[in-house]
Amino acid sequence: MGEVVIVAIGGNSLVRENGRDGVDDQYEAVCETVVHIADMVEEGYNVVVTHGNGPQVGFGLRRSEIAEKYKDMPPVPLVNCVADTQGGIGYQIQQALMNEFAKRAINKKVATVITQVEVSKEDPNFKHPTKPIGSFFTKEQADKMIEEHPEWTMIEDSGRGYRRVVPSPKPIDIVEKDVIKTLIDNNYVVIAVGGGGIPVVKTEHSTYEGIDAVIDKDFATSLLAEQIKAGTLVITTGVPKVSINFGEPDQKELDFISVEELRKYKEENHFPEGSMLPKVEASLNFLEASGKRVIITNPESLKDAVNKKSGTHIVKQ
Ligand SMILES: Nc1ncnc2c1ncn2[C@@H]1O[C@H](COP(=O)(O)OP(=O)(O)O)[C@@H](O)[C@H]1O
Ligand SMILES: NC(=O)OP(=O)(O)O
Repeated sequence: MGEVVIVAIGGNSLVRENGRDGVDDQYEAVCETVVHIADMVEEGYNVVVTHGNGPQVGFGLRRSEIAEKYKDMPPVPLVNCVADTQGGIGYQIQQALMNEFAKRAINKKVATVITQVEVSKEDPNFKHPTKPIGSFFTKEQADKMIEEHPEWTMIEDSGRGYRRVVPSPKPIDIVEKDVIKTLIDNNYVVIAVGGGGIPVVKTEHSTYEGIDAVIDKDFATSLLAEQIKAGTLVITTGVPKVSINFGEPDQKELDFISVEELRKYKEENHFPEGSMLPKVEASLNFLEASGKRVIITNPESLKDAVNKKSGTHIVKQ
């Protein structure tokens, strides 16, 4: 069996029109992304797919809030909005991959696993929201939104505009890890931990219950990679490479870098919270645990990146 490679698809990379995209537009973006995943499968990699949901879970929560405002419908809790995005995006990736495999006569089955991810109720991140969700707003729009919704917290997101943020506890355990491993061992391309996984806490009776939050999919993906012993973690996002001095005149893209160098750049604050920082921290966690290499790139560079011709590669010395 080929090397197990986990590929994380960024939620923003599936949205182009800042909240104006329809379901069909997202499916189109999914179809473009799966072409590159199928290329990797054709090359013999044993691929596991995870995905984000930052924009989508924000759209879902907003729909629920607007419906509630007009007293039409009871609200959908955030944890259920996460579950909805996991099913909705998972369905699109699953169908697009199956169709792409059929077109190329690739002998692989596909399954999406509804994945719960355990977090701690005591996680300090519940008191300090950092996970950007939903649309991007201008400063004027953001000020107006805060006036209308004083309970919201909004932040500036990497020079792209203002976004609402929600709590993002750190993942402790992937509840369905054994099911995921069994499917991988049985020739399935598995789609798992969608949207970072559905956040759950363990009760004193050892049962699980959902909790309102959005787990960062990069942290959940790196934990899954560790738990199923994947060698390579690939994080796809909106840029082909990670940069230092991002957005500045002296911006510099990184090609091959060591764990030590990446840690140094992180300490020098080159990576903003809520966008590039979680990817960098998730990469460091994975490499410091069991991982061999991490690649950060955009979906269209996937095939070149795994063949070391593109992307940012973080390697152990
Ligand atoms: N140092 C950096 N290097 C590259 N991109 C950066 C950096 N800092 C911020 N970014 C921005 O962060 C984005 C990735 O974060 P985000 O869009 O939130 O992730 P996701 O693709 O998982 O949804 C990139 O597309 C880029 O616009
Ligand atoms: N849940 C999550 O991390 O989503 P994004 O990758 O879309 O930010």
